[in-house]
Amino acid sequence: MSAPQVVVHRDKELMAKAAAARLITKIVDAQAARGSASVVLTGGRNGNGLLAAVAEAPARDAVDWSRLDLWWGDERFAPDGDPERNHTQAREVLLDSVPLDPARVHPMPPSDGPYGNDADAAAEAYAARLAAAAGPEDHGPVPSFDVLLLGVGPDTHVASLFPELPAVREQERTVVGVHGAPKPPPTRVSLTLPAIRAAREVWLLAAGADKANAAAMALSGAGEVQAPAAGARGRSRTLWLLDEAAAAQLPRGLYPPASA
Ligand SMILES: O=C1O[C@H](COP(=O)(O)O)[C@@H](O)[C@H](O)[C@H]1O
Repeated sequence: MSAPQVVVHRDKELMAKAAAARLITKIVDAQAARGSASVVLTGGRNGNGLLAAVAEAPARDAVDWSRLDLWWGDERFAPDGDPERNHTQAREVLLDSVPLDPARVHPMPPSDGPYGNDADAAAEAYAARLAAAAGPEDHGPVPSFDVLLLGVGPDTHVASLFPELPAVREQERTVVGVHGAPKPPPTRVSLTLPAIRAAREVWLLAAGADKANAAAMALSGAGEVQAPAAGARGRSRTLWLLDEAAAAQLPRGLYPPASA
């Protein structure tokens, strides 16, 4: 697992644009090297800000959208099309405006889908879908995603792994149902830390003063049960993308002070 690297941008708008440029380049490079790319999307303000910046970037046309696999790191367990769903929000800001191959878009099941209102069954089905997509070159029952995006919550949650809840302690399963989440809605589906760590690169996004304490805690040696963001690491790279407000409480020396 890789050690975290920190990049700080002036504000959240610049952070979103720079992360979008980074993501486009990463997808284009992966497609050139292996023919296709895979990205795990996140919800939340920063995740949607990044997708909106991709939508506005002229370089988005350099991506072959038909050779991109999209997965989700977590989902709010709600009916298909519900405005709270991360899938619905991603469609609105980017996905409906690019020529994706629908067979390569893998949203987590909704609460009115084939598994009904059973978030645990939905999680099991998503784990099976991931396992079916993993090849012999992968390191277990999850594909080696090129980039896995994670918004960091003010309480240090990532995906739907909240501090101290059973999901963050899960070591065997790759996807779990989450019950009693402190942030609404209480029922969710989430990748677990072992699944997140299958990614080549994990990028954590945090902008705004309300994320400053979370970033400082996760980057200062907190345990992953108390601070789930601390346990989110990529095999090759773990990148924290922050704005100055979110970086305000980081220990000195954690990143070069003069980043753009
Ligand atoms: O509920 C969720 O929250 C996190 C962080 O959201 P933010 O609005 O504080 O940036 C998000 O990354 C996660 O996917 C989502 O379901």
